[in-house]
Amino acid sequence: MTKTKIGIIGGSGVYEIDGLKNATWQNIESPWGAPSDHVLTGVLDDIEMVFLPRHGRGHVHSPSTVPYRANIDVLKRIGVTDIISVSACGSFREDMAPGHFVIIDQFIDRTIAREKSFFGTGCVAHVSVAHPTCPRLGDVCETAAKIAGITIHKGGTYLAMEGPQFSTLAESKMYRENWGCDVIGMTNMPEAKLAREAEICYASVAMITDYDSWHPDHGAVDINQIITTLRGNSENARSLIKQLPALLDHIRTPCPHNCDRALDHAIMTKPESRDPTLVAKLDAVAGRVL
Ligand SMILES: CSC[C@H]1O[C@H](OP(=O)(O)O)[C@H](O)[C@@H]1O
Ligand SMILES: Nc1ncnc2[nH]cnc12
Repeated sequence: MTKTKIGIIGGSGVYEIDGLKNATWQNIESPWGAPSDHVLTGVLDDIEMVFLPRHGRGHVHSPSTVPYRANIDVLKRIGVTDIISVSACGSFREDMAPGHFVIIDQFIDRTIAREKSFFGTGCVAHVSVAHPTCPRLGDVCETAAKIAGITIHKGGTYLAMEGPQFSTLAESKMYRENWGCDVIGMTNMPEAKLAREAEICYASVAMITDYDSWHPDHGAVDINQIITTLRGNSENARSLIKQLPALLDHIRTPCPHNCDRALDHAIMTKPESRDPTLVAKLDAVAGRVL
């Protein structure tokens, strides 16, 4: 019997969550290095919650230097079954306006300077990310957002860029007009891929702060305007989180989309050819199949 334990990864503007019983900041060590920060653990209406600020309290890590592997590893290590990522993003669609939230279901990964896998030389694995987010968890987030009175769009493609600079006008137009992307951000990749490797259900709630640079009436991205919109979005994210416990099963049933069995048949390296040092580091992430 596995208890549901929700991990919240808070993006820009979301550095803590409130209402947790027995709230404690805990230092969890990882063989993948130091995570972004300590994790805030506690109980929200009988559901165990673990919160991790993606950029660290005080916003220390840039999108390229967020320790994505350590973050996912510590969440797995502490028993998180489902991760909800809340992230700021720009919009490529008129009808997805600043202040609206989007439940992401696809990504285009344009990041280039990040470690993207727990696996590698000495233990090679290939998981599917054809459907990189968990529909069951996404449905829960959608319902929670509706109850909280947030304008929510179900389904959207998130362009993950390296940053930290925002896009050029030509890039913004290409992502929107030629690639059919809906929103843009800098952090959900490789986070979603790593969650899949760690067999944790992952849902992404993208909170729109701006229209990137394509919109003729809005001009270039303005960080001051983003920060103002972020404040309201952050309040809404907290309201959404408060609705979650009532919508979740306390005892976890297997994911109907197989997120929690992603490593079945994924590891290619024969047991006798595996690197013991790497295998040891994979104890939390892949212990189920190693
Ligand atoms: C504050 S604007 C740019 C910054 O915000 C987003 O971060 P996160 O995804 O962690 O909310 C975006 O990806 C950029 O890192
Ligand atoms: N326009 C944008 N591009 C990339 N990341 C963002 N985060 C918030 N707005 C963004």
